Amino acid sequence: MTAEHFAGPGGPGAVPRLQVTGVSKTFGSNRALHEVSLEVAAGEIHGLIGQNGCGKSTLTKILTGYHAADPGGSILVDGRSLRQPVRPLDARAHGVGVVHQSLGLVDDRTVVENLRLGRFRAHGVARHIAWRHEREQARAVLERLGRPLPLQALVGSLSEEERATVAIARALQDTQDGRGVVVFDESTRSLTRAALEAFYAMLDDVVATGTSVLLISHSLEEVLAATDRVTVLRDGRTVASGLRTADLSEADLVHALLGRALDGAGARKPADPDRPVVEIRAVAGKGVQEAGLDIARGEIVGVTGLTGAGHEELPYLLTGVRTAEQGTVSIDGRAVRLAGLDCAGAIEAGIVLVPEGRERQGLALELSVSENLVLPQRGGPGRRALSRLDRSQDRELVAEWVRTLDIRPPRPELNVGQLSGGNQQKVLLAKWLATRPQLLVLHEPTQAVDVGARHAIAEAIRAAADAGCAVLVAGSDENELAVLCDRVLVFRDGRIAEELTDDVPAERIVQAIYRDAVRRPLRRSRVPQRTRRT
Ligand SMILES: Nc1ncnc2c1ncn2[C@@H]1O[C@H](COP(=O)(O)OP(=O)(O)OP(=O)(O)O)[C@@H](O)[C@H]1O
Repeated sequence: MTAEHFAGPGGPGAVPRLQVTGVSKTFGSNRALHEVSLEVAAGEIHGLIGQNGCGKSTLTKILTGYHAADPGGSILVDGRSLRQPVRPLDARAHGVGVVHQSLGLVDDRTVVENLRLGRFRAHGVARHIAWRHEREQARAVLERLGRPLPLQALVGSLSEEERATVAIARALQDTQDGRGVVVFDESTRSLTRAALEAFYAMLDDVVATGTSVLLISHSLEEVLAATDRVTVLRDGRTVASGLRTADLSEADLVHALLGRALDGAGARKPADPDRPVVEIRAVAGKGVQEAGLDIARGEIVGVTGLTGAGHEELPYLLTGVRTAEQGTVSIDGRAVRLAGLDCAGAIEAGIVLVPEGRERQGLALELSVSENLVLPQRGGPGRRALSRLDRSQDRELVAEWVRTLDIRPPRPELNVGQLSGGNQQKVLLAKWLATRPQLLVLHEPTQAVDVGARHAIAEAIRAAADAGCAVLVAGSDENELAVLCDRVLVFRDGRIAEELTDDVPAERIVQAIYRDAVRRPLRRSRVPQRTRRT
């Protein structure tokens, strides 16, 4: 596909808020960006999409001065050239603000501290922080966004919507009314559906100040609902620029992103109810009361519910990450008591967890892809020396998983920290699938991965089930559950309240989750051309 271009909402002749032209970036022998171009017009929310590892975060990091671009190329903000390599203070002075993945907030700090971190002004010989000044600045930016907040409240105590407000206001400080651009790098990943609605309303408010928005996202539903135009990167190149989202369907975006349509899921062997089951009994602990269920070998069971219903806690109680008050998991008749179980005990029993939040809970970022993949089998530092046969088996195993999950770049010697977010998620999944567990427990397994990789991950989970593993998937994405699961259990108030069997289409899952509540659309109306306050 050749790069396509459409005139932006700013109208012909209007100076774009952000104009990136011919920017490249090379890491060692890996060319992450090839002469990328991107134009964000005045008065718009612009989407940026692409497969895992296509260079979205690298571009953001070049804009903020974290990475230096290769020589050549230019970046203009409101028509003013941003000197390269970009210096962080210069990026701010030009009006480039960034909201990082999962909002990037420090929970045990106050609103004013989170807003002003990295900007504090110190005075006097003792270099005291001028708190009055900091509070004034914080108050001013919240007012600009039209959403005052208690400045001394701890961010961890705020509602999701308020936390999003802090993150957006922090980035907005780097822009002035009528200028600049705020980049959201997969910022909405941890927000619930209810908080998303408020989040999009805030994006409208940002654009109403005259500052534009660049929204990086893997959720095509979000891109269609929230953006005016979209630019698509593939393998580090711009393959479509400034497409009007009103003219596009999800299938169009998939095609632009992958360069092909998605294949349908292949048929799966039905689970064999006569084969021994995994029996989960009377599990109780944080957020869960007396949960019990059976999973046949080869079966994939989903657990879901509204936020706080208990389904998100179950994976951690079953795998020794969180201490359960009571409960057992029996595999082939051998019972494991959950009270007092730790992670090592769970792994020994064949129960493994692919957690949400890979950085904190799942991967050693400073170790290579190979080391991470073989860690559960071989142990960490201090393990016995490996024979030549062991090493060759490890190489085969690593090559197989890199291929199966299309881990990019396919270079097992790279540190996991050098991979893009979505590719890290694939390594995490592969690491535990490679142990050939008896019970595989997953929490939001396709979080942060692109639509193509989601497909590869679903296939790998199905293959594990077909090989005889019992699978439990906890998640909130009804489409993911509908594609993956044979059965779905819906939690309410810490208990399993409903079971959906046979065919479980996404609509049935949504109806069951929201039985007593109202599910609002992701966004009620899109206002393509916004009124500016200036
Ligand atoms: N610090 C680094 N050192 C070496 N290579 C890197 C580094 N950071 C990124 N890369 C490589 O650059 C390429 C682009 O990565 P980037 O994180 O920008 O992708 P992305 O589009 O943001 O992906 P995702 O959607 O998975 O977050 C990848 O091949 C990645 O491995």
